[in-house]
Amino acid sequence: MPFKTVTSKLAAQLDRDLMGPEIGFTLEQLMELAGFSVAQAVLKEYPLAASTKTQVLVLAGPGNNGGDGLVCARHLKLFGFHPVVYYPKPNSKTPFFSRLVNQLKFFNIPVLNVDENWTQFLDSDSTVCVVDALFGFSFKPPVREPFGSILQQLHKVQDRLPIVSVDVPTGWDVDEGPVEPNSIIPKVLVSLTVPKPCASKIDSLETQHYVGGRFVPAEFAHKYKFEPFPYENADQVVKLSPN
Ligand SMILES: NC(=O)C1=CN([C@@H]2O[C@H](COP(=O)(O)OP(=O)(O)OC[C@H]3O[C@@H](n4cnc5c(N)ncnc54)[C@H](O)[C@@H]3O)[C@@H](O)[C@H]2O)[C@@H](O)CC1
Ligand SMILES: [K+]
Repeated sequence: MPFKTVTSKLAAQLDRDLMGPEIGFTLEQLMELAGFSVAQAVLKEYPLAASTKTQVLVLAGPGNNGGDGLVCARHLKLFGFHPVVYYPKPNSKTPFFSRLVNQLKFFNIPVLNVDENWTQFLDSDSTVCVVDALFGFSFKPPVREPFGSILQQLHKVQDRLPIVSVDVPTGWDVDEGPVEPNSIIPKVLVSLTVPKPCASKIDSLETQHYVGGRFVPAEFAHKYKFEPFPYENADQVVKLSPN
């Protein structure tokens, strides 16, 4: 399905617009829907009935992309998966993020800190996939530590362990795509609200492309020059390619 994209700059403006005084969404609301949609994409790609594996490693970054990952982990648990979250640089700017972490503890979801051994979950036979919620549309290469090492580890395992990237494959330039050598190639990309330009660089033979974050009416989409996506029923994601 052909799709329009919005640049990183326009995506940030779209976000501000949604959360501005006129429309009035809160970040919490949008993040809940974003994380919920990513969990739905994981369930669609890796249905629980098709495998005995249930563990999902969620890598959460310091910004809002990471917040989507924290929410996603909670929904994955509700769906029947066993998520484990690696959160090396917790967001301390707003108390909302520590509340999301408390909710994970309430759900008995392990949250590993920077010093803990997260790579064991890359090697575990029980792991279904890795959710890459490290960076989204505000990422500016080159990547700083500890995230560079994390990406190297992901690159090493990506042929045997699928990566599900949230909004933007981490390490890719949001507008240009995979500009760094050894960029990760996700098996699934879940663009949020509307794909960013880097999504047009994915190879549909390698990467299943979904859009999620179902929170704008048609008029708003038209303002940002894209068509609303053909979500079915109560689905929070729609597959764009291959279809
Ligand atoms: N309207 C939408 O589509 C929504 C988007 N949300 C999510 O919010 C994301 C954007 O969130 P943010 O603006 O917080 O940004 P990101 O989460 O993309 O990243 C910002 C963080 O990354 C760090 N960073 C940037 N470049 C780096 C580098 N080279 N090395 C190491 N650290 C680096 C920054 O210091 C900052 O802490 C979207 O991609 C999406 O996942 C949702 O949470 C809410 C709704
Ligand atoms: K990401």
